[in-house]
Amino acid sequence: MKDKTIDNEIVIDIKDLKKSFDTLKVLDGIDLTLYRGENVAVLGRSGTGKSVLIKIISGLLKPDSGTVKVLGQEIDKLSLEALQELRMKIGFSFQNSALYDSMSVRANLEFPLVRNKRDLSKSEVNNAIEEVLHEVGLSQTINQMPSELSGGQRKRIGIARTLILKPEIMLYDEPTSGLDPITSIEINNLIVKVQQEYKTSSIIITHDLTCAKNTANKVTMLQKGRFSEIGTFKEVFSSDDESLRSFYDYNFINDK
Ligand SMILES: Nc1ncnc2c1ncn2[C@@H]1O[C@H](COP(=O)(O)OP(=O)(O)OP(=O)(O)O)[C@@H](O)[C@H]1O
Repeated sequence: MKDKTIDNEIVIDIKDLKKSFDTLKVLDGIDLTLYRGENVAVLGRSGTGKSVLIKIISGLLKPDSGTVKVLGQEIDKLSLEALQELRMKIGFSFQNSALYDSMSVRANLEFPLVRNKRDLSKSEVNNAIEEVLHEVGLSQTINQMPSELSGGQRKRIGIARTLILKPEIMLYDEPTSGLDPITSIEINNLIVKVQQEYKTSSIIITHDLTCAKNTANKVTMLQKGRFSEIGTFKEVFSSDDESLRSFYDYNFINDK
């Protein structure tokens, strides 16, 4: 999460984004600018619309109004083909890791590569698998099945499977949910390592303040369809805003 990795090229640009489901206003005027090399954490309580935001950024849901540009392209104006091409540049880390349980770790990593980059030789595929496994510190698991891995290891393999396509943007949906504090720290460290070594820009959706504090250059909180101020962890949580304060206090962080 070093600021010196950030440059001034905008990779995600969201302006006045609104999205409702029937009478439920979920996003009610969201603005966000994500720069290349930057990590932004979006905090928020359950049901505030964090997943809806990720789905709109990745083109799975259409906004009602506003603009969402990803790598310079307005996402809801793209043809299916162009959207698929753009999605190749975005890595998703899902809450449940989304590994194929019937495939070994090697096969899980090979699958996206072979499907998306058909011209790679066998040795290039093997090298790519070994490289990402090494990056996530799990080289020894190559022949194991997902069911033999811990929750934290599954999460890391999920991240490795995304990294193998060398994404420019990473979208992390609750990267530490369901993990113990020590394993959560390992995942937070991996998110920062990915940012530094792969020069990714990331949006990290979380309700874990420690995760936001340790992985993100900037944080914001989604509440009632809008973002609070976007700033450093310290700036945002020094605010007098009552709901920010209570979210902070509830998370029992004492070393602001
Ligand atoms: N496709 C949909 N149709 C109707 N309502 C939806 C749809 N998707 C999300 N919602 C509603 O939008 C609101 C926000 O949902 P969302 O999944 O984005 O919350 P979240 O902040 O990600 O919550 P959590 O932290 O629990 O995952 C919820 O009230 C949800 O029921």
